[in-house]
Amino acid sequence: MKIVVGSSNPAKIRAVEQCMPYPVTGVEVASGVAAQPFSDEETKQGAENRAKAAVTQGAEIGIGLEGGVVEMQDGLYLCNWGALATKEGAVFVASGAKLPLPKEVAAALFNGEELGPVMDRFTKAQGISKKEGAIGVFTNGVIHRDEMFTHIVKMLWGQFLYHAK
Ligand SMILES: O=P(O)(O)OP(=O)(O)OP(=O)(O)OC[C@H]1O[C@@H](n2cnc3c(O)ncnc32)[C@H](O)[C@@H]1O
Ligand SMILES: [Mg+2]
Repeated sequence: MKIVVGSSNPAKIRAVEQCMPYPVTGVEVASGVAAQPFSDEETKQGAENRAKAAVTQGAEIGIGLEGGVVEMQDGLYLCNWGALATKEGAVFVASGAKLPLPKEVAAALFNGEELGPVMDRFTKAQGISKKEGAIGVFTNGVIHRDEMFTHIVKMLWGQFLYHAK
């Protein structure tokens, strides 16, 4: 079984490698949504689009993982979605962790900036989105972006297995 992840982001590819008992490759595909999704709906759509594009790359299973933000009454939250598409056309979805973003970070996003570069500026580091992620920074390293995505991948894989019975 060949599995393709619709991204070249190492944090996403690592998450899938850690959960799937098959070879995993990453291919950059279009998410079909804004670079910075701004709702659960848009973030989920991005994950589905990535999964469907990934499965066309000669794979049995395509996985799409998408990070976004969602506005709640008390501020802006990080949100995460994943999708698994089979070459037969089935699609499974699952959502992951949410966590409030500091006011300064939220303000930059409302100004049209993307979270990745904002996090790099906020932490004076580089490539945060490919490493621990915003979730790693704001949990003091207790949970990193790849581990957070593993929960989503497990929910996708588990649903696939349940429906394959
Ligand atoms: O190459 P791709 O797969 O697009 O990976 P990405 O890091 O851009 O990830 P997303 O498109 O899923 O995320 C949308 C934006 O939010 C950023 N982002 C999402 N979650 C993040 C996190 O935990 N830490 C830092 N940036 C994050 C990300 O860098 C993008 O700017
Ligand atoms: Mg992106």
